[in-house]
Amino acid sequence: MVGMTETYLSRIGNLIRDARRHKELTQAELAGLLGTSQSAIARIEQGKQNLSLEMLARIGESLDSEIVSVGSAVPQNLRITGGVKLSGEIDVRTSKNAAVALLCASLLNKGRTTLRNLARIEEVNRITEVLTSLGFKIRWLGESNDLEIVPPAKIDLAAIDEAAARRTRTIIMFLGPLLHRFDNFELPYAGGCDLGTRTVEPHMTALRQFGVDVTATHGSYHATVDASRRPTRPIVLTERGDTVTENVLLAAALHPGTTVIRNASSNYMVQDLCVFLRTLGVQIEGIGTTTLKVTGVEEIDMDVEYSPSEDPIEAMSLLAAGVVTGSEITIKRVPIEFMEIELAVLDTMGLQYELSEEYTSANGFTRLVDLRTIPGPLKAPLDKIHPLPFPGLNIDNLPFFAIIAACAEGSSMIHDWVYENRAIYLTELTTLGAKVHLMDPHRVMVEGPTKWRAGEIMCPPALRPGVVILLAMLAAPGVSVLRNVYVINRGYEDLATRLNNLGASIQTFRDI
Ligand SMILES: CC(=O)N[C@H]1[C@@H](OP(=O)(O)OP(=O)(O)OC[C@H]2O[C@@H](n3ccc(=O)[nH]c3=O)[C@H](O)[C@@H]2O)O[C@H](CO)[C@@H](O)[C@@H]1O
Ligand SMILES: C=C(OP(=O)(O)O)C(=O)O
Repeated sequence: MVGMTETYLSRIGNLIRDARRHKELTQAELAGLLGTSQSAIARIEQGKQNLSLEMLARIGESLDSEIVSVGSAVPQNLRITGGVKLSGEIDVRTSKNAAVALLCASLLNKGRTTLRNLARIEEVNRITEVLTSLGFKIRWLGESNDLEIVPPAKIDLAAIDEAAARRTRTIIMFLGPLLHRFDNFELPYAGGCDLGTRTVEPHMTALRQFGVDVTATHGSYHATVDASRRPTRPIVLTERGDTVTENVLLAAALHPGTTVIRNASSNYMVQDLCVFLRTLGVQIEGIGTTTLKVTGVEEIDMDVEYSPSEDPIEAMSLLAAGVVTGSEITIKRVPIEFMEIELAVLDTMGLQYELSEEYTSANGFTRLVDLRTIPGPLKAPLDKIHPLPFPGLNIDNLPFFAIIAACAEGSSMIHDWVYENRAIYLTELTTLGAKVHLMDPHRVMVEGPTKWRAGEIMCPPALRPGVVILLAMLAAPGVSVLRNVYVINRGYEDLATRLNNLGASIQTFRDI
């Protein structure tokens, strides 16, 4: 190993020396740019100095040369010193799931779309990459979290960044907007978290009424569109899914007639999308219900801004962080409508908390509160905990109940009927001392309370289970390591730093 590191360091040293000479800088001049000494540069170039990735990145910047690429190919890991109480306040960021819907909705607009206060997360990066490859001009406005999207005169689908597209499931929501632009097109298969098979059939069935026929071969969807076919009767969704509802909304937005969607999801991201579409001039009745009546427009060409609402799943994650570490923290900007059932279940488990008065999110629509956690003993609920489409306990919040159940006295049954694979990942918590028994692929029995212990775990390829493990590591005294956390970064902005601001001790590092 020592030998390998030496070779590696001297190879990097040579690269730095060559790049420096190419820029016609002396060692002293480069040292000046980096605020270090000439002798340090000499050691680096000889491969005799250990280098942090941050230093490498700074050297690369000074020399206008990426010495080593530290893109997503190099996994990011977290080292967590746990068993520390958290304190203070944290804001819930805006939601990943509204962000992806709004990014897809920007495909409808020929004008400029500015999305305010978007979470800077990998999922947003992937869709931004895809849109950029299609010809969109996209930029973050300065240091802010505001994203400006300017469409091209003509979308170049042949140039699509397939690698980025395949890393997200969201690509499926391009079908709704694109069916108005093309008679015939291809999209790469939807990817995303590995939660087992996730059907796209409901999307295909619903969009058929808009004249779309899709065949799937060789990793691509091939869509043909018969523009003379438009909905003549209500579109009844076969399941109350969030993205399928959004896909139909996106299709209906550019259909000048009226589309009725039945068994629509009324979940938070759908509500956000509806409010946004309204600002684009689309009429929508029934927001927050399971019947949406949409009257679209021929064309959308306006400069528009929108601020999506706060993420209820992040709110739940932060609440779980407070519970598992036995801490008093204040979680600000909690979208309360989408946490009520979760809190009602937690009430039965004996959770104590305080809620502030309500106030309104920047979208002018969603109701927010601040929530203060109050540490205390918890007990297992008498009934199983299971999710339902909204209004029900949110499907993505379910994994957080596993870790809260692990802190409670008694046995809790967690039933994840939705995903084929997700409950299985919860058994990773046993490495950290939890008693999690897999009854079948969908049900785990959790016995608490847990005496957490530190451990080293490869992050499961699924967002929420990944975060659940991270939170357990916060509770476990000692040093834990969570490897390859791309999936967490897919949905949470800078979670480590933000938890550190509450007193956690999480270091980010990479293996190279
Ligand atoms: C970008 C985005 O918004 N993603 C969310 C969205 O994904 P999305 O809308 O893509 O969810 P899926 O279509 O994959 O649905 C999730 C699973 O639930 C099943 N199902 C869903 C509804 C229903 O009434 N009956 C039923 O059986 C589906 O068959 C599937 O197995 O919804 C999921 C379920 O809330 C969330 O986990 C995702 O975070
Ligand atoms: C499953 C999730 O998201 P996605 O639909 O983006 O895979 C999630 O947010 O937990």
